[in-house]
Amino acid sequence: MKNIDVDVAIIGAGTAGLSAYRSAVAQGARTVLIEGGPYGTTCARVGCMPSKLLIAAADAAHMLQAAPGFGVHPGEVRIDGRAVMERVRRERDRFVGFVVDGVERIPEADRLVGQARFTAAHTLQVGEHTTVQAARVVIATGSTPFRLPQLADGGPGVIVSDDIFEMTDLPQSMAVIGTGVIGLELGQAMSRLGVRVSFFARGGSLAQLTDPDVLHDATRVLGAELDVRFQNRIIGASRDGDGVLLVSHDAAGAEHRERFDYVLMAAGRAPNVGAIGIEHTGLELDKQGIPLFDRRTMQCGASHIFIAGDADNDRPVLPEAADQGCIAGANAGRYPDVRPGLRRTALTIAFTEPQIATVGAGYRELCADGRPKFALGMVSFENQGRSRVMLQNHGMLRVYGEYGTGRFLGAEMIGPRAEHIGHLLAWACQARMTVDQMLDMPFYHPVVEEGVRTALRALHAALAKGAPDQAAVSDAPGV
Ligand SMILES: Cc1cc2nc3c(=O)[nH]c(=O)nc-3n(C[C@H](O)[C@H](O)[C@H](O)COP(=O)(O)OP(=O)(O)OC[C@H]3O[C@@H](n4cnc5c(N)ncnc54)[C@H](O)[C@@H]3O)c2cc1C
Ligand SMILES: NC(=O)c1ccc[n+]([C@@H]2O[C@H](COP(=O)([O-])OP(=O)(O)OC[C@H]3O[C@@H](n4cnc5c(N)ncnc54)[C@H](O)[C@@H]3O)[C@@H](O)[C@H]2O)c1
Repeated sequence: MKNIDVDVAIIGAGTAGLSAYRSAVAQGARTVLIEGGPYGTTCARVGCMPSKLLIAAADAAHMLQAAPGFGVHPGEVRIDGRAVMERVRRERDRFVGFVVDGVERIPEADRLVGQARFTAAHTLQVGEHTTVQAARVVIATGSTPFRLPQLADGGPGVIVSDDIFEMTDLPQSMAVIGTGVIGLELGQAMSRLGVRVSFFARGGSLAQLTDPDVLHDATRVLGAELDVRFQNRIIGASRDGDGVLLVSHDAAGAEHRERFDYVLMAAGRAPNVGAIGIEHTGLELDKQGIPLFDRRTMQCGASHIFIAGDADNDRPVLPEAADQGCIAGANAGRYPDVRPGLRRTALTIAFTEPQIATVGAGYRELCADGRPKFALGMVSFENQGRSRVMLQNHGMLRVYGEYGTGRFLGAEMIGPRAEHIGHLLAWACQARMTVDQMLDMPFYHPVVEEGVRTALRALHAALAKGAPDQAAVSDAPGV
């Protein structure tokens, strides 16, 4: 058994861990980065990048299918599933290659391979080969998909998102369990590529939406294209040849038995904190077993342990993993001089079509007990000029503002260009702009952003009334 002594040990070489490593080293700390799985990060190997590659292929297919709406007839659309998946894997491997090159530039003495677990608050056991004595530790272990116990007997056709990107061809059919971001992004892409896809939702939620009006519109818009079954219960699964026989109960309690080539479990992800010997750290844990931590410093209690990325379950998206890793690594490096780092305005984007975005404080958060009432403005994209020009006139945006100060608080939307509108609104939110200040900004013509202006004008009017009117505000189309 090898023994090493370091200032900082980082568990996990994903986005958060790599960012923490760079920040700890910049503080002059002798740092070791421990990885138990393949290098390359979840984002590049099985997350953001391969999923967007699949979606890009689906977008191409959809554009051809939508072309006749403009009077353009591209002829028969043929989707070569092998070629689609080959490009997804080839480009994915390229992205992973860049990450692995970066890891290989880290001095070998700073890298350890093996599963790490705490055996004491300052001691980590790595595999069966090394003991690390660490003055400080950063937990950056990521997350793993939930596996539904009801599907345990379904055989190899029951898969998680990681498995999609190893497929060499498109399947004929797929059931998607869960209508969160992963289920919707991957399921819609498969559907647009000609796969028969059915979504099974246990409740009525879609992606990250909490605003009931936007959720209602999203249900209508996505429901018009996709087979989404809400209020369903998954009862069990069994192997059926190469596929899976899925048993479910619908909203009325009736039993359904259907065969699919694959059943994709997209029912959420759990932070990887269960098998790292967290009980030996003495840290106070929440109900999910995640250490309590300060989200400005990423410090767990007043301890020498820091946490970052999906492992802490606070905004499990890539930009947050990078930011949190940076804060955790810098603080671990200069401990006990622990400082608050930059936490940005919350922003999420689901790359469905139409896209779904949330910015700043969401509707549910603003409705929480004890919060002051807020004003609302909205726009529907159904008649919004540029959206209609592009045949992308679906969805709606709701924006929220603070009475008294007139400050812009946040937004939720499904609609065209949501990835860009989300950024625009998030920047305004982080700059603490008022709705008046936002309306003073330039808006070109004809652009989807004119729809944003319509919603902001409605919000401005609601704020001017000064009354706690929470009803949706309708407004004229932004032509
Ligand atoms: C299908 C999919 C699509 C996504 N799309 C997007 C998107 O479009 N945009 C976006 O912002 N986010 C997206 N995400 C989320 C994003 O990928 C994650 O938030 C981000 O990758 C988390 O980074 P991380 O460093 O916390 O975890 P990871 O990159 O998973 O790193 C954790 C590392 O820790 C290692 N590890 C775990 N336990 C141990 C141990 N005991 N010892 C040693 N090593 C260990 C793991 O092997 C892993 O390498 C997506 C996720 C998925 C699954
Ligand atoms: N574009 C992006 O930024 C992006 C893309 C993919 C993933 N992600 C990240 O990955 C995280 C995980 O994504 P996810 O979609 O797995 O989780 P999620 O929490 O977004 O959604 C899980 C869904 O599964 C449903 N569900 C849970 N248990 C169920 C059951 N027993 N039966 C049926 N449905 C059930 C939930 O109601 C919910 O709709 C997201 O929170 C997000 O942060 C981000």
